[in-house]
Amino acid sequence: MRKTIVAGNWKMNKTNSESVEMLTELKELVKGMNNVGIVLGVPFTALSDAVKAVEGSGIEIAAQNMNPNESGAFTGEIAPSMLTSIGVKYVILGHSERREYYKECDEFINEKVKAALKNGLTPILCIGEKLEDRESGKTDEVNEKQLRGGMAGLTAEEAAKVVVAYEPVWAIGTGKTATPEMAQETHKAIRNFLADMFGAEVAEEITIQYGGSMKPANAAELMGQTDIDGGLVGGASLEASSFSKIVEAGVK
Ligand SMILES: O=C[C@H](O)COP(=O)(O)O
Repeated sequence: MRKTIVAGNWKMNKTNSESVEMLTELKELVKGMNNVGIVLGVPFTALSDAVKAVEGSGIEIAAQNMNPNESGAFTGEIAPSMLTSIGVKYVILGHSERREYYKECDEFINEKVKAALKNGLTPILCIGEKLEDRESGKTDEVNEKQLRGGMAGLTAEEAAKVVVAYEPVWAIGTGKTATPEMAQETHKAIRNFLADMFGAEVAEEITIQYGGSMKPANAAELMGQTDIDGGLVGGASLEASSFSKIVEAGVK
C-alpha cells in the first residue's frame, strides 16, 4: 500500500534557532501519529540542526533544492552528498517558484531527480498548472509534460521511489484551494500518466501529494480522496500547531 506523506515546505522562512524551536514543539505534538510520513523542508542553513532536533521522532528533513552535480565550480550550490552526509533524506525538486523565478526547466529538474535517487535521497517532484493553463483546458497536458520531463529515463524501480507533489500554481499561497473533487480528478489523471510510463503496479505505489493552500480545515477532505496521498504544505507548515493538525488529518 502506498504511503501517505505530509511534508512542510518552509520556503525562505525561519532562522536556525526558530527552526529548532518549531521542530522541538512539533515532535511532541505528533507523538503517536503513526501510519503517516512526516517531512519538513527547511532552509539550507537549518538542515544540520534540524536533523539533530528530530532525531528518534520519525520526522524526516528535506532540502528545498539541490544541484545535480557531485562537486565542482558551482558557486552557491549544494551537492547531493552534502545533504546525505548530514542525514537529510528528502529533497523538494521542481517547485513552481523555482521554475518561475530561477527558470528551471524539466531537463534540469530531471537531472536533479536522477542525482537524488543515485544518492539515496527521495525526490519530491513538484508539478502543476498555472491559472491560464487550467482556464484554457490544458491542465492535464501541462502536468503530463512536467511529469514525463521530470521522470524521463527512470526505471520502474526508480520511479517507485519518487514522491510526486501536484501543486496547482494558482492555489499556492493564495488561499484558493482546488476543491477535493477537482484535485482528485487531476491526481487520477497523474496516476494514469504514471501507469502509462511505468506500469499500473508502480503507479499504484507512488505517493501523490496535493499542495496549494492546504490547511487544518481542508486537509482531511483533500487527503480523504482516493488518489491524494498526503500534502506539500507551505504557509500552514510554519507553525507546529497547524502543521500537526494536518499531519493528524493524514493518519490512515
Ligand atoms: O510547497 C508548498 C506549496 O507551494 C504550497 O504553499 P501554500 O500551502 O502556502 O499554498
